[in-house]
Amino acid sequence: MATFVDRVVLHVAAGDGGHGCASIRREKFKPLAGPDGANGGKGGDVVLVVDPQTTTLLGYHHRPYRKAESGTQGAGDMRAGKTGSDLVLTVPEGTVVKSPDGEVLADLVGAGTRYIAARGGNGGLGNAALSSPRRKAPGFALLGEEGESADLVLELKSVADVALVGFPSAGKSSLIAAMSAARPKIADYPFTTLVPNLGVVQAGDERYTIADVPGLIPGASQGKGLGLEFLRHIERCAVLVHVLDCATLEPDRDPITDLDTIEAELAEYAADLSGGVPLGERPRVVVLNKIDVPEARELADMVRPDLEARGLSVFEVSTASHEGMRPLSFALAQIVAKARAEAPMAEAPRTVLCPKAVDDAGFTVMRRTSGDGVYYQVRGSKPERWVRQTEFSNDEAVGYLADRLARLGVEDQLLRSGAVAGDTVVIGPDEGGVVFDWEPTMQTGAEMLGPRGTDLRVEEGTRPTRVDKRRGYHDLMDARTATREEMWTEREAGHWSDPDDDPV
Ligand SMILES: Nc1nc2c(ncn2[C@@H]2O[C@H](COP(=O)(O)OP(=O)(O)OP(=O)(O)O)[C@@H](O)[C@H]2O)c(=O)[nH]1
Ligand SMILES: [Mg+2]
Repeated sequence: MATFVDRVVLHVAAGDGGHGCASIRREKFKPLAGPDGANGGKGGDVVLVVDPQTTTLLGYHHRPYRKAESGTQGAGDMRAGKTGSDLVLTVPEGTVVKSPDGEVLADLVGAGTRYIAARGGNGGLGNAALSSPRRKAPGFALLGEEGESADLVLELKSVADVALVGFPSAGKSSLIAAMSAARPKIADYPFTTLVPNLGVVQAGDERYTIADVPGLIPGASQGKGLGLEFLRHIERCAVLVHVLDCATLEPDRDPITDLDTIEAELAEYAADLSGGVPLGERPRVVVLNKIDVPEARELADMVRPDLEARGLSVFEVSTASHEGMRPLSFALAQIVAKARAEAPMAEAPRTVLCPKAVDDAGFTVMRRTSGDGVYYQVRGSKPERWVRQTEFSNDEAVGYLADRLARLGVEDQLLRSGAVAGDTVVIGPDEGGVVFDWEPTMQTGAEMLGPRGTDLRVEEGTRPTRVDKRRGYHDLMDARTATREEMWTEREAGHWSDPDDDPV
């Protein structure tokens, strides 16, 4: 039996950015020739792409965790990290992407439509990129950012050409089995079919897909039975086929009443739909099934004129004896071909981008209270990103972060909110944020010390020459002599006490 998975939960993670590199170029006679640490590579994105060759989500059912390649670290000698390649996941036409809360993120129709499900992290800057005239040789680099990750629910609204609808046990699955190579479960109890079955029918030169949905009962559009959950599969079909059971033994059912009941349910359901050809206007075909049973054949012959009077094409078939199957499959092929010809030209592939909150500039500082007392929480995409880029074991990198935060105004805002040195500051969400004991850099006068990351050794001319060294030596000697002379004068003046003297 062909397995057909129409709903999967997919966990995607984009690649992480590679870390930047802190390195100093070495040349002969010039061992400290400036920063040459390159940037890390960007992590790969996870992209969903509609591929006509893909027909099921089964692959994601079996392997629901997917991760794109990470960027590699930058290296010295300006060798940039390698960019991680994107992970392209093919999905069938008609895949709807939802968040776990049921919010529709994208509805993927049309071959080549792309959806960026998770963005790769940016690579960290190397110390070469961080250097500037004010900061000639930073002794640190930025860390690569983590790639985004997301839990997605993928649902397939089959884009079958033909959809079969009917009461439970009308013989829908039997019809698919008789027309195609699909082997769905068939049994004489209602609701045998729990998920839609899909079959491919070859009729002459024409090839089309056919899907059934679990049986519909009165109230299906309100969620009775299994109907509602699966009605989405018929939203996109070109042709609706009513499978009517002519051999049912239930007293209050006959083909015409069944047809009206199902139509009423479809009309109810269709009221909630938007877009596409309205369900009510799509071509319909009526199949009177089980005519191998003599009473059923009689009944079928009886109702046929009524149905035809409504303008419906009627086919009498038996999925058991295969009587009437060929005319049905060719007639459906014809209707499908006509619908395809009328369908609007396939649109050029569209790129659906991952919707993103655009609030890059701002940040907020909140005074919060928890069990242990008061703390200050800083939220904002920039400060949070900067924190993620910081290697906390490197003091210079931490200092650079402090400078960046001060420049953005976070420091001022903290002061204004009443924070004092030693208070707890959390940058980021309550869970996963980075906790600091706040030391205002403004008060320690860090800005007076000159631009951070200036490695004096690299400054041209600051390395002592031989003359400098000699002068230094003389200075030192002079100083020692001076001290010694001073000591002697003091001792003679009696200020300098002898250790042997008893202090009383
Ligand atoms: N005699 C006869 N029985 C049939 C025919 N087609 C289907 N059946 C029987 O009808 C019963 C129901 O068939 P299914 O194909 O499972 O019906 P269904 O519409 O898919 O039912 P659900 O999946 O429960 O909605 C089975 O016992 C079949 O053997 C037919 O042409 N003649
Ligand atoms: Mg069935």
